Amino acid sequence: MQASHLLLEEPIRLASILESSTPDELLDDSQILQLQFAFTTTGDPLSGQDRVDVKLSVAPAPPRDPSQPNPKNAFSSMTKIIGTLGPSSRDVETIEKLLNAGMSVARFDFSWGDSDFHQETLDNLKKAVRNTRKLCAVMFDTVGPELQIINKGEAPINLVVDEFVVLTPDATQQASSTTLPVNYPELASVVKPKDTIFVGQYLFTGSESTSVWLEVMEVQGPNVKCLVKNSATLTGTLFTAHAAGVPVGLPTLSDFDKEVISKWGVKNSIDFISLSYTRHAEDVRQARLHLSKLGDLYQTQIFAKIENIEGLKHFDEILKEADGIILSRGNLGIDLPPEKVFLFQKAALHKCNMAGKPAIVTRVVDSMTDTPRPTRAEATDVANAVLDGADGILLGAETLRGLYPVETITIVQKICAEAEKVFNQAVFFKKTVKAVGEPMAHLESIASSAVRAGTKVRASVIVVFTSSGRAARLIAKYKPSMPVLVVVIPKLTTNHLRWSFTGAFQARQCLAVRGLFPMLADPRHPAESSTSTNESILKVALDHGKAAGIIKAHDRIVVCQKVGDSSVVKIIELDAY
Ligand SMILES: Nc1ncnc2c1ncn2[C@@H]1O[C@H](COP(=O)(O)OP(=O)(O)OP(=O)(O)O)[C@@H](O)[C@H]1O
Ligand SMILES: CC(=O)C(=O)O
Ligand SMILES: [K+]
Ligand SMILES: [Mg+2]
Repeated sequence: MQASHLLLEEPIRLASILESSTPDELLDDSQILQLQFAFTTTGDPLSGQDRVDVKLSVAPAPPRDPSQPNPKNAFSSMTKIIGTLGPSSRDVETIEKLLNAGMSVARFDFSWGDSDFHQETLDNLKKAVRNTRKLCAVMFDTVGPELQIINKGEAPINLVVDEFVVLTPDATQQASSTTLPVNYPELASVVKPKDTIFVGQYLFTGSESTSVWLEVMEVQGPNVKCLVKNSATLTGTLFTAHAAGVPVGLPTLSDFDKEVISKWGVKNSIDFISLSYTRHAEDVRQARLHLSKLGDLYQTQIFAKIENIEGLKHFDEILKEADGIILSRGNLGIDLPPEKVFLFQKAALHKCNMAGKPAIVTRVVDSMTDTPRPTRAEATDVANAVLDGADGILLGAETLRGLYPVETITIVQKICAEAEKVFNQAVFFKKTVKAVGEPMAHLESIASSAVRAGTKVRASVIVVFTSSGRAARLIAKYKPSMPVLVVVIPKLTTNHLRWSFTGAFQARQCLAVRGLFPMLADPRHPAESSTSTNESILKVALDHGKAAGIIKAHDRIVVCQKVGDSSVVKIIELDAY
């Protein structure tokens, strides 16, 4: 395809101009199609009767300074990085650094902090996105049935090995080295002597001296008397507790969570819910029902967090209902014997991969909370998660309260990129095709063909057009070794109350899927687009790829799009330019 064949100044016909759900912060000239519009309109734009003439012009790619390294940053690892934002990572400058280092999803964990606190952080994130022109999705993490101990006094609590401590549901009691008030009145009725209860600083990092193992000695009415198994000092205002293998009879989506989602979630168009302690498929269905009543949030994706044995037991049914899975190894590591954790990880990632649903792994470089480098074991673990098929890595304490949030993202990103180089795509592709079997659904056959063609012709990128994101996810399922530029074309929808465009959620949701790099076309561009419009858009996408340094002269590009009624895969070869 010659660049000169592309229509840069072609007037295109647009159906309507509407209120748009596209936040400014999505319009990013490094990741979003650069469309500059000059338009005129008359009449009722909703009717679709009146046409708007729009001139599409493409901003030229900035000239590259050869002394500077390739601006490949946005594409330097295919694996996605989710950072939990908090005290160490909430000013604009730090968030800008996190985005530049490769964070593509920001997680807001409501186990800690109130709506105002998180709102301030999110407002800063928006500024940082605007300044860096890097796209970032928002993940809301629920509290769910988490056992919490509030340390109102805030003084550090020393627990000494072989001494006793009582867990009590009496919230009026101060936390101390002999008493810990826990938020679950039924605890005494679900635990029994010899059970293990783990208590740690919020987002505990495992082996630190700030968490403690307790053994249940005796149930005393509503209280649970425990033996302290290791000396530790609990610091902070909030500790989380986990009773190993004990079913907790609290709802997965608490009233508090529902309230926050209805207000904070709606206000901020949350892209993902990270559903803590998902134990049954029904938990996901309930969350979905709640979202369906909340305006735009019917588009919010639900990532089920698997963090205990119950969730693990029902993994297959949960995977069917959820949009993605988070393997919450922090809590799960307490429920499972250590020697079983890797098995769970491999099996769960395999299942997610075969289902074509994103899988996120947590708790990878805990030691980076306090040190600028990971341990060898942690570094190897990150690489192994990539080789096992993870789509993303979720950082907790490291970015939330750690001393090195930026270094953490930088190093994790580098390890992922290195592991991707040796990921055996050919074997993975065959395995996936075999698992799907025949006959294959049409779109899946097109998607896998796109990946196959991309490999065979050594394409530098795959470009896919989509509205729902479905075609992009199907391509990602085959884990192509080249980046996938996802051109999200907004669609006009109505819920009988108002008209709006889809597209913004769908574009941002690609940011949790390995290999996908979304771009959002201007919502004024119609989904029912003509071939010539698509050519123009493709040209913009390719220019973007060139500017980002992932597409060069003479490269081959695979394009997946609809021509007329049929989905097609085409291979284009670029001329010198
Ligand atoms: N606006 C578009 N222009 C050209 N091709 C498109 C467009 N949107 C989707 N496609 C192509 O249509 C096929 C179906 O993809 P996908 O299901 O992701 O799209 P969609 O618009 O969400 O579809 P649907 O409305 O059928 O769910 C894929 O081959 C995809 O590349
Ligand atoms: C992130 C989290 O909740 C866990 O790893 O348990
Ligand atoms: K949480
Ligand atoms: Mg957890």
